[in-house]
Amino acid sequence: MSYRKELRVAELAVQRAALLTQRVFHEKAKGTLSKDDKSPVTIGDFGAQALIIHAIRRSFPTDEIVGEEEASSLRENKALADQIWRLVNSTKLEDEAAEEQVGGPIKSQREMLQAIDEGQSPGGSRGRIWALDPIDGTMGFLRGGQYAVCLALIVDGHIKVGVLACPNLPVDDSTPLSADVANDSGEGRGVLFSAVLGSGATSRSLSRGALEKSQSIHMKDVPNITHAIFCESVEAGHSSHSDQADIAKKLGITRQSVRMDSQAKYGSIARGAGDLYLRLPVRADYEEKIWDHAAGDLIVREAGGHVTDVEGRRLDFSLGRTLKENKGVIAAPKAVHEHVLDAVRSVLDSK
Ligand SMILES: Nc1ncnc2c1ncn2[C@@H]1O[C@H](COP(=O)(O)O)[C@@H](OP(=O)(O)O)[C@H]1O
Ligand SMILES: [Mg+2]
Ligand SMILES: [Mg+2]
Ligand SMILES: [Mg+2]
Repeated sequence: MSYRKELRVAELAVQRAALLTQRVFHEKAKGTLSKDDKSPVTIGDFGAQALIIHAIRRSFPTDEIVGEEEASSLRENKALADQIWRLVNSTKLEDEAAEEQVGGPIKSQREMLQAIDEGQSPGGSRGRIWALDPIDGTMGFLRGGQYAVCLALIVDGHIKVGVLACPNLPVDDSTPLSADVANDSGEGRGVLFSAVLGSGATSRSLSRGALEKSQSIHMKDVPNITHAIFCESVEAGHSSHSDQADIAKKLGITRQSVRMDSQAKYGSIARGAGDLYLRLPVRADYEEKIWDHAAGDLIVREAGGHVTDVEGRRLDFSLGRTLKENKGVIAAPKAVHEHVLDAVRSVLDSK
């Protein structure tokens, strides 16, 4: 199957949602709430989830959706719901045909809240399931750092399509990886990464209008691992900086890691701006969420990479809303992955 229509709808839906998040990114007040697990959610997360689910529903009404957010807190907070509605109602793609392909406008605030709540699928190993992270790296989004709008289609437990918008990454694939983020104008920034299983991975500029022509992306060869550039989360609570530093040392890597939020890490290594992505668990009981990895996993694999957990197992997206059988993430070019994994094992065994 080519998944041509799925890819098109996903790219346009993510592009439109990214336009909404960019507007919020430049506002001081981002309407932040604290969820039950104490993590933040903003009007940008809610608005982007509404727009993307609306687009999926229009084209693929019987598909299931595993989305990170839900609307219960908004039903008790009219002011915030009004604010999100104003954003959603005024975010459109410039290209009329494209706007039509993502279902046109949402009709009412009620419909918007319903859309947000349609991301409650339990996931699983059967049928067509979209994994949606409307803003990945919300902490980065709030800090003025990297973030990503992420969407993937999983069919019978396997990822077929992955799309990532990274509004604050440089457009140019060859820009050296750095922890620097958006300059004030945002000029030269904004990338849309895509992949379809078996068809490779691409990047293009994240435009406002019709989608630009994309180019193929590939992971870089790493002839000498000691020169590898590795990236990791900014948040120390999301992955173990100290284990990651030990692994880098074991590999003979002397360069400082590049810390960035969100699946921008997967996109960055897929296009060869960086080489490795290490995500060592901090807490043994944390289950990674499928929406935090689905799009990035496929994009890296289609660009010539291998993605596993710390024990070398492929990430298993067929078990529900979380990666319950995996611990952590190790993403690297195929040729060096086993070598990196040996270093991971040796550091974890010595603890
Ligand atoms: N203890 C933990 N371990 C690993 N990931 C965690 C975590 N707590 C939260 N996260 C996830 O880390 C994601 C951000 O990843 P990163 O650190 O690479 O930027 C968050 O996504 P959201 O920002 O979409 O909530 C959240 O789902
Ligand atoms: Mg979150
Ligand atoms: Mg996330
Ligand atoms: Mg999120």
